[in-house]
Amino acid sequence: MYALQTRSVQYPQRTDWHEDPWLVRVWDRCASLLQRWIHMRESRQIAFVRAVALQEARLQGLAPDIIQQALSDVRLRLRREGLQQVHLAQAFALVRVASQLTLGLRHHDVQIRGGYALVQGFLIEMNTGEGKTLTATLAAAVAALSGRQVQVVTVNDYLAQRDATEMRPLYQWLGLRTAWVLEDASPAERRQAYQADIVYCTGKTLTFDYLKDRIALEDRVSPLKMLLDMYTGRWQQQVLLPGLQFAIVDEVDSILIDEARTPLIISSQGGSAEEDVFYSQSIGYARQLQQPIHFQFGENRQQIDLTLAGRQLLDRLAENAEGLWCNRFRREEAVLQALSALHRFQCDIHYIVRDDKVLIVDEHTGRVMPDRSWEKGMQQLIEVKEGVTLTPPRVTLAKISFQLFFRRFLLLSGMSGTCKEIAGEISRVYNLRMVRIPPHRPSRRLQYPGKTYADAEQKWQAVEACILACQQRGQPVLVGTRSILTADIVSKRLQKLGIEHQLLHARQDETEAEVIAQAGQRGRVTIATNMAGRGTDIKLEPGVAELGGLHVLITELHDNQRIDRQLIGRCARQGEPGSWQEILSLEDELVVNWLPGLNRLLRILLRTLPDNTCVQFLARSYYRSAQWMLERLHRRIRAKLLKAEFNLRRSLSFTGKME
Ligand SMILES: Nc1ncnc2c1ncn2[C@@H]1O[C@H](COP(=O)(O)OP(=O)(O)OP(=O)(O)O)[C@@H](O)[C@H]1O
Repeated sequence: MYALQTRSVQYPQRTDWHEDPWLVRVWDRCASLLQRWIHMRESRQIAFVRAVALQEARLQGLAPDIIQQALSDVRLRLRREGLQQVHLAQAFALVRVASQLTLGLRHHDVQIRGGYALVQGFLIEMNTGEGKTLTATLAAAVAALSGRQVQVVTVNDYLAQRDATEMRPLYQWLGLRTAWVLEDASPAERRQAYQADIVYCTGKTLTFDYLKDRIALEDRVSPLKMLLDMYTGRWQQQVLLPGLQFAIVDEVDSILIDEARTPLIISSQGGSAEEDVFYSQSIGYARQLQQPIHFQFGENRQQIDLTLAGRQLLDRLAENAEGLWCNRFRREEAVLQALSALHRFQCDIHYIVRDDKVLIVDEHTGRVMPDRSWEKGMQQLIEVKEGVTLTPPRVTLAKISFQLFFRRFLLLSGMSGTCKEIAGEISRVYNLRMVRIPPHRPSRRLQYPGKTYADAEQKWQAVEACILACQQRGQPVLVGTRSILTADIVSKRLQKLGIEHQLLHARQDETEAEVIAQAGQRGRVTIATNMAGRGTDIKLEPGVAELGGLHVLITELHDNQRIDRQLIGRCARQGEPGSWQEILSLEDELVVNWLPGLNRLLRILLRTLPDNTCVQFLARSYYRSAQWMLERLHRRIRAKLLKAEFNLRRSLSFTGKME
């Protein structure tokens, strides 16, 4: 069907770095549309499901050794003849049988359809809670049986380890080796894990390991040099990944879109001690500037500008200074960056301080990223601000964005519950076409009427009332917040009211599994950041479904609608009952600085006519417009980054370098 280079090539991956000419792009689009029409038509999918069911029926009642023989046969044929339709159906049937025997879960027909799309390099949209983890096993196992090394990419380490551990018995039964790679694994552990047939890891881990390989290989990418390295043992000692053959990306919108805004950088220690003094001075000067006299924020607090008075004060402050401070451009740039460190980056929102270290909190997953730091001196500036020990400055060795990295896979597929709005961008950037997979059972998710309040205090009172009502009914409730800071605020308020609750955020990450395990129990209140947003599977205690299942309470909207929808997706999974509701205020982080005049007007209206449907509609639309503007801004940043990377690659190819 399509040719994949496999282990005979030392480091299989796509070899071109460049942006395709527009004619090629149009051709690729037409080809992928045609491919989707041929392979992914409803009738074709249904025919495939029938073929799998037929093969499965043939396996029923057979002795274990005969099933094992069938497995060996299909493995051989897949290796020899590739992923042919006829072999696929038999292989899928074997994986289904293996799953039932080992996990007690039989793939639903819709999951067979999902797996069929994945193994052919499509992006599938399956509702949250429909069982994408199990769906991925079909494509991963079949590709691995055919000799490809597969990487299943998840959004965080917790999910990588959880999914690999839970699915391992199924793969083991099929004779496939499974492993997972965590962020803090040693190079030897990583190298060993990547040798497995199916590896679970995060996008960041995989991309960083690829960058490390590029640094290790330097110019030794020609087949001859690679072969030489293999015989001399240099290859085995240095290279981590087996190449980029087939990746299945879970939560594709988070990894390929949201996280694609920031390039991943490998750096080494560099810079000098004088830089520490420079950072302290920058923060010192920045602390003397006042808003709005000396500096002002741009739209959405994304940018800071000095006013004339600010520039003049800075000139006076730096009058007797030396070195870089004598250069006006440099000093203004340094102070602007220090102002960002002071006012844009906030403790318990963007980072936490733990053990004399500033640790970044991932805005998409709500998790701490222990080995990451901001670039261009921002890390040191924030460390000066927080009064912790300064980490030595670093210099960039290699850098790549997800957009460029994931295009390098020979075969790529993905899945998510929330990707229809970004399907166009994914198709443009990664040439991945979306296929919608229907739910196994109709959804029983209820939406309760939401409400927007003029100020935060009113909102929190309404949130408390809602939590109390749920608790009295015995219904578990998951309260979604945007940051650790807000989660702590809610927690303190509940403590005052004597409401027992659990916290799930980056400061409590060691109790994550325990908190999730209890979140579906009768009367349980869980306050969470984005950490509960993706992949989290909250199982309901017996009897809770009769009380209405889990209730998700959204107390603030995020930078994009998809993150909110993911949080909503924690309830009413697999056809169970569940409900959700939004309680917002116009003092929320997303809108507080958005069109300030309109914000003030709407707040007056909300105070005078809080229950008026029209006013509520206007407030909700205003909130959505802020979200929409941010989504647009982020889309532009991604497009700019990809363009810049293509240009960089083009100029490097002239000088003969790789990164
Ligand atoms: N075929 C099946 N039979 C029975 N239960 C299943 C089946 N497939 C999945 N499940 C169960 O459904 C629940 C949800 O699965 P999973 O977490 O993989 O969903 P998901 O689609 O990845 O959700 P999200 O989009 O939130 O990550 C799990 O408890 C899983 O065991």
